[in-house]
Amino acid sequence: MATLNLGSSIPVPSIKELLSQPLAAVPLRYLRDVSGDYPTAAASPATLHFRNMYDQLIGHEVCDESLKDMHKKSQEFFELSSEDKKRYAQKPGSLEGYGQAFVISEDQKLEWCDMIFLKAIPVHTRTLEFWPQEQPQNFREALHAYSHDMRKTAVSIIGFIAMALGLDSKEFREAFEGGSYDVRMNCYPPCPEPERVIGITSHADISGITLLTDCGDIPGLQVLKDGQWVFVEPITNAIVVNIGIIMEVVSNGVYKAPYHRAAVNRHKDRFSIVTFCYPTKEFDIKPAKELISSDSLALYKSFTNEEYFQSFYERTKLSDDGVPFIDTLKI
Ligand SMILES: O=C(O)CCC(=O)C(=O)O
Ligand SMILES: [Fe+2]
Repeated sequence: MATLNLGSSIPVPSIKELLSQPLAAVPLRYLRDVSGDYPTAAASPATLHFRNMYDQLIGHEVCDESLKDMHKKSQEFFELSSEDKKRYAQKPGSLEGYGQAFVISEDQKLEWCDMIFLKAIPVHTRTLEFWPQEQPQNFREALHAYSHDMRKTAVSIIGFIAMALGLDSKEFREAFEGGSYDVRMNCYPPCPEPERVIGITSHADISGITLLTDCGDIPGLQVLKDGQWVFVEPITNAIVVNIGIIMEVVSNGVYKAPYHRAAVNRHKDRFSIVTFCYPTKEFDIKPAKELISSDSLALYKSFTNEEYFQSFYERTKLSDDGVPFIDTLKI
């Protein structure tokens, strides 16, 4: 796939930096009407069909130690000094590294979240200059192991999803076995006015599926269910499985990519680790042919892998029309 020009994410202060000074009030750039934080058209309660797309997986094959190790390393990273973290700051033209995603204008509202985003699999796509080294000790080893654990989990879930849809499970497993895995570690520091800011604004993931682990027991993740934001209560060592837009398209809408967001709290840091799981670049993003017939027409357009991502990034850079990305994929 050709390299996409993602433009630059404009550097903004980290939340931890903001909080290192006494904060008289939350700066205006973070304040918003959180109750109105819905995507427009697609999320009207009438058109939402929540089908348990945000399930928590327990009894998975990933050992608790591996999860705990990565949680610890991620937390230690955010606890480094600003100077140390900035060694891994995002650079123009890349979304990888430490910072905030998709800050494209000086007046854009900001999220109450510090994050580091890293491509982890395939191994040759890693940009090691953004991978913390020395401190936290063994961060790279932990992320290597964690991302492979997430791939194993994703492949097995995708196999079950394909089976449930009556599709070729082997083909799907192979597509995700050879696919890409991007990891985003989030830190949501406490906020004096949590009800007036948002950790991550409402969105549906563009992945095939997303696997999220909470590094503690502090609720923050919310999913839109019947027009209401509902907290997904963390369960120790569970993996939250979220359907992404790719699987919504491939399943021709049988599975829906749910809108979700992250709320913040007044008292404690919350940490989460999110793995976005994608199929191989050869995998087209289109309703599976087995699901299409004269009685069941395709509801989504067909894209090559490259067209799909191009269209997402173009919209992110250029468009502020409030139309959710998924709606632009529908026929
Ligand atoms: O941290 C969370 O609870 C949500 C994160 C998320 O949705 C994302 O990074 O895409
Ligand atoms: Fe997400």
